[in-house]
This record gives sequence, structure tokens and C-alpha cells, in this order.
Amino acid sequence: MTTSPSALILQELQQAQQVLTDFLTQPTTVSSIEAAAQLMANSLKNGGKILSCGNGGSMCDAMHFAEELTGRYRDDRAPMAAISISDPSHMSCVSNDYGYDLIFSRYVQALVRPGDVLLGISTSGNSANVLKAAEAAKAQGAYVVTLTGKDGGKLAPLSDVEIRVPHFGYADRIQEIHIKVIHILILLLEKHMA
Ligand SMILES: O=C(CO)[C@@H](O)[C@H](O)[C@H](O)[C@H](O)COP(=O)(O)O
Ligand SMILES: [Zn+2]
Repeated sequence: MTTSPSALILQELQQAQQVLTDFLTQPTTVSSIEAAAQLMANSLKNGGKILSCGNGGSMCDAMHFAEELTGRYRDDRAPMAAISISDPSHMSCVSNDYGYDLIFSRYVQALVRPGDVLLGISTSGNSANVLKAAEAAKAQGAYVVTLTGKDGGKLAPLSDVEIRVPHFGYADRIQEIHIKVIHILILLLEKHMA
């Protein structure tokens, strides 16, 4: 029996609601978002910057995060120092010459300085290029904030602050929460920096 479009729509929305409820009731959720915003604000106040990275939809989230800091979120305010690792010419060069796993870490090595923050986004917590970026950031003396899913994967132990969506299904449900967290982080950063 095939599912009707209306049943499918309801099923998708209800599942999204359940994933949000599970995230809300997870004991670490509020404190981890608060800690991530504090870490980022301290870095910016000390002249640092935030780099963000991820694959596929999570690259779009990394770009979304950075552009709302350099550009604008809700209201007018001073720009904040953030950049997503998403330059296609850099990514094609590094994947062609060194391998796809190094596209983010090489950028981190080039630009990240002690006290900066890397925001690594991975729904599985296991994408090799995000893991290598986190390792490179730590080696440069920077902090690592992560948005993960499932059990946090190998990215969890590399994180100074991990914000995890404990959903074990498809990536899209996890990403839907990640974008909410990204907007909350920006809201908190604006309060810290005001
Ligand atoms: O946007 C989506 C799924 O919603 C996809 O493009 C997804 O981001 C890609 O499959 C990524 O490669 C998944 O990587 P990750 O989240 O496991 O690190
Ligand atoms: Zn998607």
C-alpha cells in the first residue's frame, strides 16, 4: 500500500516534532548551546574569528552561520569575524592535489590562529574531512565546537563543546535542528557582543 501525500506530509512533520522534543529534553542541550556561544563570544572579544565547515546540507548550514555573522541576522549591528570553508576553487585544488579529506584541514592550517573557534558540522559525526579539520584546529591552539547527530561519532571526543541531536535516522531531521541551533547561537552572540 502506498502512503498518500497528505499522510506523508503529516508523518514528516510529526517525526520532526518528535526529534525536536527529544533534543529539548536531552539534559545537555541548553548548557551546551550556552557554552558554545560563550566560547565563540570570548574568542571574538579577544580578536579571534570563527571558521565553519560541513558537507552537503551541512556546508549550506556552515555558510548560513558565517554569512549571518558577517552580514546580518535579525537587526542591524556590527559585523562579526566568521568565514565558512566553502571556496570552490580552494576545495577543487585541495581535493585534486591532496585528497577530499583535507579540504577543510588545509584551510584551517592556513587561517586558524590560537584562540579562534572552528564550528564543525556533521550529522554522523564521522566525515573524515570534518574530523581532520577539528584535529588541525586543536593543533593550531583553537577551540572546536561541533554540531553532531546520532551518537556524536568520532567528532564527539574532538569537541570542546558538542551540541548533539540524538536522532539515529536520516541526516535531514538532524540538520533541521542544527539550523535552529545556529540561529540561537547567533542570537546569543549578538547579546554577548552588544
Ligand atoms: O543535506 C543532506 C541530507 O539532508 C546531504 O547533502 C548530507 O549533508 C550529505 O550526505 C553529507 O555528506 C553527510 O555528511 P555528514 O553530515 O555525515 O558529515
Ligand atoms: Zn538536505
